[in-house]
Amino acid sequence: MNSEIQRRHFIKWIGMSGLYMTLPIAGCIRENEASTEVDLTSLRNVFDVEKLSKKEMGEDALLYLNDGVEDRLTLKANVEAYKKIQIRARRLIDVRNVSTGIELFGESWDSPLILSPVGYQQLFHPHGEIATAKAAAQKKHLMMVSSVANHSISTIADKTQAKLWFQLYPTTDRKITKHLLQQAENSGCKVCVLTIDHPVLGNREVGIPLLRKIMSTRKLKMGNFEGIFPDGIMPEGTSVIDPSMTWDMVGWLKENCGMKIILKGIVTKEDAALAVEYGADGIVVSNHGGRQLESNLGTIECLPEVVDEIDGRMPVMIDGGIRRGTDIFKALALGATAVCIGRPFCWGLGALGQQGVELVLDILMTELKRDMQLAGVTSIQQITKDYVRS
Ligand SMILES: Cc1cc2nc3c(=O)[nH]c(=O)nc-3n(C[C@H](O)[C@H](O)[C@H](O)COP(=O)(O)O)c2cc1C
Ligand SMILES: CCCCC(=O)C(=O)O
Repeated sequence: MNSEIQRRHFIKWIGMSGLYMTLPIAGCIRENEASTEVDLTSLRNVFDVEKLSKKEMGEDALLYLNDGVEDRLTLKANVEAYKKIQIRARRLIDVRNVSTGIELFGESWDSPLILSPVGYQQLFHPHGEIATAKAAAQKKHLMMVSSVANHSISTIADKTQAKLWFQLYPTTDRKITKHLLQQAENSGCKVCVLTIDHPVLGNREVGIPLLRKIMSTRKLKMGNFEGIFPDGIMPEGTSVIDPSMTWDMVGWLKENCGMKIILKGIVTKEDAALAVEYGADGIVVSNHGGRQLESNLGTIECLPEVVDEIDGRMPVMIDGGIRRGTDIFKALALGATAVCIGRPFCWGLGALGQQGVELVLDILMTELKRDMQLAGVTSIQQITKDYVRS
């Protein structure tokens, strides 16, 4: 790998004094979209891409990306739980033609694989969310744009053909929240994904001291806030983390925007029932990739009780720990309508920019399609719980 490129990586993080949140900010310089020295055929799976990202990305960016809380129990559980589930394959089925298409809110998608919202993507590559969105558009995947993206959703919508959903951290000031919602709707976004596992910041023992150390060294813009504050920085006393938020927020969102509302972060049947009661339109079973509460079950272990409770009344998606086509298969078998990935596409972004994100999406979709053929199914709808044993 080009050590010059590596040497010239530098990452700056910034926290805003007076805020509950901390903002990692990019100052990462790299001239090339992709290193010409990389033989793409040597990148056989997402773990190979992860290894490459470790060479290409700055240390601080890697710490932020791969961080979990405390003893990493939730982080590990997300990945390990998939290994406890086995696939029950059927034989002698014509699997020459396989469709990976799904329907979500009346729209058809070529793939059940979605890009989870990930903040501050310029930390991983100078083109940040633009590179990710171009890759998502090229490979026809839906992308969820984080509230704390370095590029605003309107810029991403203008510069790319990607289909976007907007992830909302509501902020403690509802005037700002309304602005964020309007911006997303004006950008053609039809779905708002409210993150509900983040009432306070998780105990990221590695990441937070690092953030504090580099705090207030430099200010760099947060795309979605540029429309409200010229420098993209929220005033002191305002935070994207709102510990006072309750279930009433779903109704408030419905009154204040025309988007469908998905709740990201549900891990129990009790909350699945409340999601229905309060009028949500969908759920993402998620524990924030093991970055919030420690000692959670793996998300795939939470999925069945949520799916049972919802009983087909709304789409149930899942993220956390998906690293293989078989993981996608297992999640679909256990009732997920679609699945989302966070870190894997960021490894691609950090390793090779847009090309790396496309590569990760290709790898996972190729694996999924082959796994479907080997298991004897030709459509996503055929993947039911009869195809797994846990
Ligand atoms: C670096 C990083 C930043 C993230 N930023 C956000 C965010 O801004 N909003 C959000 O709802 N979730 C965020 N998440 C959580 C992801 O959306 C997703 O739930 C998680 O990454 C899934 O787990 P996986 O990384 O194992 O695929 C972030 C995750 C990572 C790794
Ligand atoms: C204040 C939120 C930061 C982005 C995020 O959600 C994460 O790092 O996990």
